[in-house]
Formats: sequence, structure tokens, C-alpha cells
Amino acid sequence: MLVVGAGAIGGLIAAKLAEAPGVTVLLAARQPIERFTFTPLGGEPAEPDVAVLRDPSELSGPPGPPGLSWVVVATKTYDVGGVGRWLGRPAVAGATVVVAQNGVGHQERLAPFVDPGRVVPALVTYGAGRPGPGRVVHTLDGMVRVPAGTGGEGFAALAAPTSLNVEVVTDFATAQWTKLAYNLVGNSISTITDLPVREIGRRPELRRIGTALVDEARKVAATQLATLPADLAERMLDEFAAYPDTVRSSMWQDRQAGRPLEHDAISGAVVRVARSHNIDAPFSQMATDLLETLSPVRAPASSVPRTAFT
Ligand SMILES: NC(=O)C1=CN([C@@H]2O[C@H](COP(=O)(O)OP(=O)(O)OC[C@H]3O[C@@H](n4cnc5c(N)ncnc54)[C@H](OP(=O)(O)O)[C@@H]3O)[C@@H](O)[C@H]2O)C=CC1
Ligand SMILES: CC(C)(CO)C(=O)C(=O)O
Repeated sequence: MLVVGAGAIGGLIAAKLAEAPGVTVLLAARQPIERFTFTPLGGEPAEPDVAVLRDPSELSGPPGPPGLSWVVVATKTYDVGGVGRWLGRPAVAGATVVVAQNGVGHQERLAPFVDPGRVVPALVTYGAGRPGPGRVVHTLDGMVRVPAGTGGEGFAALAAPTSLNVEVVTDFATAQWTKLAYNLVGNSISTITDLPVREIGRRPELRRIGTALVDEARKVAATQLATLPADLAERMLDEFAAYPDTVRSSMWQDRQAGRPLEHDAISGAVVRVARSHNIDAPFSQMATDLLETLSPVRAPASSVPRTAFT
């Protein structure tokens, strides 16, 4: 199988799937990686049995068996345009493509490259960081949620002999909007305030903003047939409060490294759906505007030196 994106989540998924006997894991990287290391939760860095590729031409082989049956896309949403170089190779022409990204609309995002019928959207609740190229650190336990159906169940079967926890869910719309609500609060607020995720659950003023964001997300989610429970904000914020200090949101890590931010796929997605249903979403709109201002796509990264994430 091939994992595209040798970052935090791609590295975690590749390292865990490499535990399966008889499964060859290839990891497609964009920048040179001398050594790929994965530090499991509370463990020491190790070198998993994963082969790092830099160029799609290294993917030789015919379509279908003995070509690759599985591809996991784990780039940021804003980088999805670059995955066509990998997905266009004959060796993966018949593969099922698992899209491990935050946000909604996974099939639509991949539509320029893969038939939506071959795409399995995946919601990742693990937390991970990448302090340097090829160095991946697991920071928060979790799982990968996939929808019921042949693709989701096949991926769960592939992961079954490994420590990658894959759950098949029937109400995927609710799972997807619940995860979006976590990221709307966790990623947006931690990035704007430059704080670890747990502070959002520990500071009363941030809990108030988080609750307002979840209330908005609940109204918008209902238009997508997703039901967010009434106590979601309280449960989420209590969960955040108990996170270790090492859990930094993926968007915070992007800000730290001077990379573009994923706000368009998170608060931006809430705003778009809200607008199309004439729902007011001022908190999500404000988060989007602030993150747009911080994102180096439009504004140059701050000249204030930032400490490296380790
Ligand atoms: N980190 C986390 O804890 C969590 C992240 N997520 C979600 O998972 C997704 C991935 O995030 P995360 O792993 O944190 O992101 P990272 O930025 O750590 O990793 C993304 C990787 O994709 C690589 N990449 C980008 N374009 C290409 C390309 N064309 N070919 C090959 N590689 C490419 C990047 O390369 P380069 O090194 O050059 O930048 C980078 O290594 C996001 O949607 C995020 O929101 C979900 C749950 C938790
Ligand atoms: C780990 C978590 C839940 C933090 O909000 C996340 O999904 C992310 O960082 O993207």
C-alpha cells in the first residue's frame, strides 16, 4: 500500500500499518527524508519497516494485483492538488483511496484525480506532530473512523492485525460534523491564541467561545442530516482540558512552521454551508477571517521568531 504525505498523520498511519505481516508500506514524501522515525505514545523513536519514495516514477508495477490495492492520502487539504502525480500512476489505478484529512467533502476534494466510488473518507482522532522532516511523534490516542460499506470495511480489515484502531460507523454524517466541530474549536482557537489545545478547556473565556462555535456548528450540521448532541461542547471542552500539554493542533503546527492554514476546510466549510442555508455563523466567520489574516498564503508570516515545536 501507498501513503501519500509523510507528515504527522501519514507517518502515524504508515508506521502502524507496517505492523501487518506481509503488507508492504510505501510512504510518498515531498521533501527529502534521510530517516523516517516514529515515536509511539510514551515510547522511544523507532524506524518502522516503511520505504520512503520521493518520485512517483518509483511506483512501478501494473494496475490491480500485484499493483497496489490501497492508497491513503494524508496531505493537508490545501495540498491535495499535488497528489495527482501519485494517483495518476498505473500501479495505483485500481486502488481504493482512503482520504485521512480533516474537514468535509473528501470525495469532492479528490474528484479531479479519483472516481468518488473509489474514495473512502476517513476521520482521524489521533493526535500527532512532526518536529522535523521524517520525524513523527504520536501525541494523543484515538482512532480512524470510516463509513460502513465495502471500502470502509476493507480498510478496517487491513488494519485489524495492527495497532491502527479503525472503526466503521453507520451515521457517517454525524461522525464527520462532530469531528468538524472538534477542529472548529480545537484548531481555530489554539491557532489564533497560540495555545495548546488543553487551554481551550481550562480557560472560562475560551470555553465560552468554544461553546458558541459548537452551537453554530450544530445548526449548520442539521442541514446535512448530522445530529450533534446538546452536551457536545461541554464533553469536548472537558476532554480538551484533560489533554497532555504535548497535544498541539495540526493547524497550530502549520502556524508555527510558517505553512498555510487549513481554515478554509474547517471554519470556512461551516461558513459556506451556513450561507447556503441562510444561517448566521458569526463566530465561524470571525475565526475564518482571523485565520485568513494569519495564514501566510495571503499575509507574510510574522517576523517575530517562533520557537520550534519539539
Ligand atoms: N496532526 C494531527 O494531529 C491531526 C491531523 N489531522 C488532519 O490530517 C491531515 C494531515 O495533517 P498532518 O499529518 O498533521 O499534516 P502534515 O503537514 O504534518 O503532513 C502533511 C504531509 O503531506 C506532505 N505533502 C504535501 N503535498 C504532498 C505531495 N504532493 N506529495 C507527497 N507529500 C505531500 C507534506 O510534505 P512537506 O513535508 O513538504 O510539507 C507533509 O509531509 C490534515 O487534513 C489534518 O487536518 C487530523 C487529525 C489529527
Ligand atoms: C488532534 C486534534 C483533535 C486537535 O484539535 C486534531 O484533529 C488536529 O490537530 O487536527
